Amino acid sequence: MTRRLTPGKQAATGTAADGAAETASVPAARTAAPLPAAPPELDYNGRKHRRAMDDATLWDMARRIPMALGQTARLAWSVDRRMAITIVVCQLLSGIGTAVMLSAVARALPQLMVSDPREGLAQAWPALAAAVLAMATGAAMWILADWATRRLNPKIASAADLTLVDLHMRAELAAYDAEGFSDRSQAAEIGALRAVDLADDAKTLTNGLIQLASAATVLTSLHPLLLGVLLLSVVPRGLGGVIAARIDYRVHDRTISARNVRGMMRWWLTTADLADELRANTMRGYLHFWYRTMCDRVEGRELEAARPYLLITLFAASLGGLFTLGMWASLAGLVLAGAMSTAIAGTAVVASQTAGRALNSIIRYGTVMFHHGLYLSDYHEFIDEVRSMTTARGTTQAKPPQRIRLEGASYTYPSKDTAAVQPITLTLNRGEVVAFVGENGAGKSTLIRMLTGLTVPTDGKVLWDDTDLATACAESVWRHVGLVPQKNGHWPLAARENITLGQPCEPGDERIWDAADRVGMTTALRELPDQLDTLLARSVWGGHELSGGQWQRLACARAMYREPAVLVLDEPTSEMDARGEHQIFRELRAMAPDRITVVVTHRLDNVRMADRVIVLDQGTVREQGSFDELIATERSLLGELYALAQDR
Ligand SMILES: Nc1ncnc2c1ncn2[C@@H]1O[C@H](COP(=O)(O)OP(=O)(O)OP(=O)(O)O)[C@@H](O)[C@H]1O
Repeated sequence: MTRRLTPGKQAATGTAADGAAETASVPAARTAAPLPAAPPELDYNGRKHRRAMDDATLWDMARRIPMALGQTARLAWSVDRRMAITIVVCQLLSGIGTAVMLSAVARALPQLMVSDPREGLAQAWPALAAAVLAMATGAAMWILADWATRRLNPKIASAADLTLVDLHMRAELAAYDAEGFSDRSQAAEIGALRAVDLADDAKTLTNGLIQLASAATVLTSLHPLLLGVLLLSVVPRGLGGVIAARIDYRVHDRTISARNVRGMMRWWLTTADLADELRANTMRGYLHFWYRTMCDRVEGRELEAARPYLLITLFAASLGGLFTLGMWASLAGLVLAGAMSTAIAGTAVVASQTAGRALNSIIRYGTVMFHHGLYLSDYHEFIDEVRSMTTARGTTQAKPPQRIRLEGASYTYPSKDTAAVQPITLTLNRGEVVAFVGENGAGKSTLIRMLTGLTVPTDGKVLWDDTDLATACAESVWRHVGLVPQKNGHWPLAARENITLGQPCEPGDERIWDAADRVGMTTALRELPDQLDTLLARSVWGGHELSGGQWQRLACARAMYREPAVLVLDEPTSEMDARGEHQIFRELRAMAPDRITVVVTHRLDNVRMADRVIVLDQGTVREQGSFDELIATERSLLGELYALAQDR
């Protein structure tokens, strides 16, 4: 099981760590003071191919290089065919350039080795000119391929990133609840980040392969034995590179959960949103300790891998060096035995130098591509997984409903055994304001998600008139919804966009000011430096910040601006002052005739304005009726909760 941190532990240990951090300027985790318990180990177990990785042979792993090259080629082809073709053509021409150059050198050397250098030069100059021309062509092709790669790389990176972000936004909400989702998402993100260098590394690797093939062809034509010896020097270094990459990936694999949770925590520790709470409640000490522990954990695992990494690289390099020595010895032996002329041996030296350089880049970039291949497979697996979980439910276009009906609808979260909402049968009618009431965890938000088609019931049906939401096009359903969720977005956009977000552009600002007026934000927005154009993002230069209640008013304005057929507000006024709250509920009543309005609130006085109150208890409808009826009913849950609210 993936273990999660328990907030209780943090709170309990906060004081000790605070002391440690406050009394010394050195980081808490490195003092001798008693330290709180370390955060639990997190295990990245959401991976499907982890076992496959562990069982993979070196051959399986080496196969990933062509796979990664194939994936890169497909990506490149999909973003810019012209540049992809340019790179391939340049690579081939550069390889041909090398072969021509080596053959020309092979032709020129025996001619140069005559006793009269003038005569030698006179004979060899056409071959030498061909060699120079071939080298220049190869270099020009390399530069052209480089230019094409620079154009391709950012496009590949953006395409990979866009795909990932878009799929997240289109995934069924249940996908987020799947075990290990955020770990897999993080691994895929690393894959997408690697896409920045993909084409460049693939180009260098293929160039190395083409150069090696050219050199090997020339070497074989000189003497077949030379090719065998050359290949022997390739194998150990290649294998060493693959094993070293595997070690690296294992470290990545073992630290991914710690890095993931550390990344999340980093946001919490550095965001201005939580800066007050963190300081005033003296949380810094423990949180510093926690963060330091996670850093140490990641660092420790990376350091553990350093020794085997060094050993394997040293071993492979020594073996490769020995074989290269063997090649020089074979050349010397062939010349001494009279089986090869000194001129041919000289050409072999030039060819082997070219092959050696090509080999180095193959090993270096083969390892890099192998690495990319591992991360890319994380990326592609995640993409496939989320693609199968996007909200593609059906093609029926939902219309603004006169009636929403739940027929035995229930919902069980993927990670839970018991249903958050038990089978419920219920009808909501247009023109009605319905309030959902109940204690924490009673299932109100879960029910709202089903009513609005955000989730499909795990059992039973939700019908908008005669349309079953399970088979309706989700976007067509949401077009008629206006939702103010418990946690709403403080979008780092202009004030105007914070109201119109999700709606098509319209000329003029009248409706925007109208929505602002409904929630009592006109004055506040008019006082902003650029009114509706003011950027609402404190962290950005020139940005402006709103108060908590003002953000909530803006979220209500956003939902009202949509003039939806189904208006749903989950604790819409929890941060508002009495005036704001009064205004919102008055507006809801005024807007009610044209829509189905659902309000969730713990402030029971607000419930009076509803036509019907539905009281939920442990996922079931415990009672429903008007506020006055339910309050008057003996031993009603609403009556009990209301009495508690009054008892101060
Ligand atoms: N994403 C989730 N994964 C698993 N369980 C969840 C998830 N969201 C909610 N639950 C569980 O479902 C139950 C109902 O939660 P829900 O959020 O619907 O309650 P609620 O009535 O809206 O509570 P509150 O008044 O606190 O907002 C709770 O037991 C909660 O722990």
